Amino acid sequence: MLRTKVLSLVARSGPSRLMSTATKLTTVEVNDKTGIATLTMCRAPVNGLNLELLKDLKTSIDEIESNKSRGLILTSSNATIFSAGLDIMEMYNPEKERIRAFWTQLQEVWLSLYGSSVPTAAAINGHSPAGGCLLATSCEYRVMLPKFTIGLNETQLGIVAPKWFMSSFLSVLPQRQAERALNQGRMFSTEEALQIGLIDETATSKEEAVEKCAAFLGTFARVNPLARALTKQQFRAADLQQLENERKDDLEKFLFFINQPAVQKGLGIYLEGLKKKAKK
Ligand SMILES: CCCCC/C=C\CCCC/C=C/C(=O)SCCNC(=O)CCNC(=O)[C@H](O)C(C)(C)COP(=O)(O)OP(=O)(O)OC[C@H]1O[C@@H](n2cnc3c(N)ncnc32)[C@H](O)[C@@H]1OP(=O)(O)O
Repeated sequence: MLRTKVLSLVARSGPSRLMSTATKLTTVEVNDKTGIATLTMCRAPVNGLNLELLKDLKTSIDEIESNKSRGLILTSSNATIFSAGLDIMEMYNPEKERIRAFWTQLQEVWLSLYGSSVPTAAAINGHSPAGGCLLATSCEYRVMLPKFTIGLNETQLGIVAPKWFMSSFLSVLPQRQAERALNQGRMFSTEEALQIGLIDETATSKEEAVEKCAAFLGTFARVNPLARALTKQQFRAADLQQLENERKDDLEKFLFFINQPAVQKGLGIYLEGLKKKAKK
């Protein structure tokens, strides 16, 4: 795939610049006035995190990081889904080399987003299960639209959220609530998520959610950027270092677990249920 790390200006609309690295599954728009970059996931139909979307996310996060943007807002081009989480097709009857690349890329995205020196916020404009929730909780602030759901539902699929998924979740929720929610595979409605503190605010439209995220990011305008970045880094360093130290082990554990016949069977049943529901 043709990909360049050099930022290229491909369009202008109002005070924003649309930047692209010739990727198709994400766009990055930088507001000239605020310096805040909006990173939008746009993989139809549900922003399932497959290898290609993960690669584009990583490239876009790196762009925003190296472009010294004032902040990063993560959102979706889909009107009802932020991200359906990991693309289950990547894990069901997987191809040997591709699934290794897939998991490695997911690790990369998490390390870049959770460890970003740029302040981050998620405008959650739709459902956000599992991997979608991972992305949202890797950001520092969350604004969500009503009537959607968010949570780590892995146990409902017969799979297990790895330690670093828990780290992001635990950076937002107290241990007791995080543990219970994960064990139950609980999905929270927007209202429940607000009550428990899994999200910070609600908004009635995507535009309002993005504005509220921008207002949060604006609170850092008068804070020394290096002091802020180093402070954030200190809070997150142990979690990041743990995955860095265990990356190979984490990959092997994932491969072992996902290739278990019982896990494959469970994923097959879950996928079938999703497809049946979609046809109704
Ligand atoms: C101790 C050792 C640990 C080792 C690690 C072990 C295991 C690894 C764990 C990895 C962690 C996993 C994280 C994940 O993210 S797993 C994915 C979880 N995601 C879900 O459960 C979401 C499932 N989807 C939904 O609930 C809904 O689709 C929705 C997102 C709420 C959207 O609903 P709606 O708008 O009604 O859309 P449809 O349901 O009709 O879906 C449209 C089509 O998209 C397909 N789809 C949906 N989600 C996924 C997905 N995640 N992956 C692949 N495909 C998906 C759906 O089947 C429809 O397809 P069709 O049009 O072809 O029928």
